[in-house]
Amino acid sequence: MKFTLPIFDVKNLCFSIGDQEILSHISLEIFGAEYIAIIGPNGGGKTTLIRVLLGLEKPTRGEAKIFGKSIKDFKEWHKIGYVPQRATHVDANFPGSVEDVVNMGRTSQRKLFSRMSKEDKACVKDAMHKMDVYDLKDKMIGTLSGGQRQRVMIARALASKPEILILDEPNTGVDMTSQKKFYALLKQLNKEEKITIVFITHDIGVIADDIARLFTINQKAIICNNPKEALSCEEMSALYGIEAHLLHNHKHEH
Ligand SMILES: Nc1ncnc2c1ncn2[C@@H]1O[C@H](COP(=O)(O)OP(=O)(O)OP(=O)(O)O)[C@@H](O)[C@H]1O
Repeated sequence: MKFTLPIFDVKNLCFSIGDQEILSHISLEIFGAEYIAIIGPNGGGKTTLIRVLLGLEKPTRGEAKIFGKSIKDFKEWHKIGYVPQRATHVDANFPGSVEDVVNMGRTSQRKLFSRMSKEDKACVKDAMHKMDVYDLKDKMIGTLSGGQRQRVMIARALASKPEILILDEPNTGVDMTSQKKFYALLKQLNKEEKITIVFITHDIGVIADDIARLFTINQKAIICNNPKEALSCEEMSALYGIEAHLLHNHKHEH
C-alpha cells in the first residue's frame, strides 16, 4: 500500500496567524483506504490542519499535495467528502428534507441550475442507503435526532462518491447508541468500500480497534503507526492528557 501515491502528502507545513504559530513543521502522508484518527487538545490545530489540506487556508511555509498535485492546482474536490465541525447543528425550521440535504452533495458535479441526472439520483439513493437514512428521506432535517442528522451529513458527503471522507468531531450531542451505530457504519465504509477515513475525534478509546494509524496534533504532529501501543506511553499522557487516559482505560478493558 505504501508504494502508491499518497492522497495527502504534507511536508514541513507551518501555519501562523499573526505572531501565533498554530501548526509547526508538520509532515505526514495519508494513503488510500487508510482509517486515520486525529486527536489532540482543544485549540491544538486539528481543524486548522484540515482547512489547510482542503485549500481553505494557505500555509505560511511548507507544502501539501493532494493526489500528487499542489493544492492550488487541484480541481477534483468531489473526491473529498468533508463534514465540518457542528455540521449537525441545524435550525429546527430549516426548510429542507433529508433527500434535499443529500442532493446538495451532488452540486459540485452538476452545472449550475441543471436538473439532477439519473446518475445524480442513483448516487444520492446509494448514499442514503449506506448511512441508513433512506427511510427518513421525506422527513424535514430539523425534526431529526442528533444521531440521524449526523448520518444525513455523512450521506451528503458520500453522494459525491468521494475517495476520502474527512470528519471533524461529528459526534457532539449524539447519544452512545447512535455513536456505536455510526462507528460501525464508518468501519464498513472503510473496509468494504475502501474509502479513506480521516476522523478528528475525542472518542479515541471507542474506535481504537478500527483505526490503522493515529495522528496527534498539538501544534506539532506525532504519527503513531501502532495506535494502541503508542498511546499507552507516558509521554503521550503528558502531552495529551485526557485522550491518553481514555485509551489507557480501553487497554485495561480488553
Ligand atoms: N480564524 C482564526 N483566527 C484567529 N485564530 C484562529 C483562527 N482559526 C483558528 N485559530 C486559533 O488556532 C488555534 C487552533 O484552532 P483549531 O480550531 O485548529 O484547533 P482544534 O485542535 O481543532 O481545536 P478543537 O478541538 O477545540 O476543535 C486556536 O488557538 C484557535 O484559537
